[in-house]
Amino acid sequence: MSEQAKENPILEVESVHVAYGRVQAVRDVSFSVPEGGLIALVGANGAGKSSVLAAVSGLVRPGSGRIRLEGKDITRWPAHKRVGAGLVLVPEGRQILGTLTVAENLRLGAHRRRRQAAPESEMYELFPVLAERRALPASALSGGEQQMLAIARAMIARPRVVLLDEPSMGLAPKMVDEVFAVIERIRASGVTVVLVEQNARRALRAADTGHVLETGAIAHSGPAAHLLKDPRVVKAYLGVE
Ligand SMILES: Nc1ncnc2c1ncn2[C@@H]1O[C@H](COP(=O)(O)OP(=O)(O)OP(=O)(O)O)[C@@H](O)[C@H]1O
Repeated sequence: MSEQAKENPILEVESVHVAYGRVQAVRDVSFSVPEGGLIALVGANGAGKSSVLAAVSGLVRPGSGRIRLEGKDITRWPAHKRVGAGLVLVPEGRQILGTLTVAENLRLGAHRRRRQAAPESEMYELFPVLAERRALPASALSGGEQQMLAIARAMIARPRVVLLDEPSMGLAPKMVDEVFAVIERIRASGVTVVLVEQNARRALRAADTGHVLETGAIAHSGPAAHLLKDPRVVKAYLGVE
């Protein structure tokens, strides 16, 4: 990573708090992501990982704190404006439209950022499994294929930053490998990635930097390679292989 990238983070999250009524889901979370970086947010169920992504993507309004994209304060921007600026979420549970075909789902993704959108054919090169199935209803795809479609639907918008919420959830080990291979390719193409995962070991292996969330707050942060060896992190989140 260049020195310049370190000095100019593409995304900054500063002292963000998120509450749902009385439930304080995110407490004073701060981190920054260098352009082209891949950071992992890991932690137990309910630790607040999805809520951080919801705040960053504009699906929930933080109670306090700031979110900046390329130095611009986007804390009060609506979600669609963030998509327009190149900040795209792939939500947990995929949320593809089952009755629409694979191609139609992709077109929906392109529509969200029409001027910058990639041609569909580019997505079929990146995700060959979708090319073969382009005319099928999305509901006919396997779980792993649906996850690929959800990622492709985000990528067709040519995002600058992609937020991935639990992309490997519920997938067979072979599909988990494929999803992580796709994440590596996205990263190699220069797109910045924020990866939320239950599969902490796998996510930290893919990431440069990791943040471990515990009951809404960051408990450990650092280079992913260090976290993978940190006895506190190993004991609580990684276990024996
Ligand atoms: N819409 C909501 N309304 C009320 N409470 C919520 C809502 N969404 C999340 N929470 C609560 O906020 C806390 C953090 O949840 P969040 O989904 O962000 O955690 P997570 O780390 O992503 O967990 P998971 O992996 O289970 O999604 C939890 O206590 C959860 O029950």
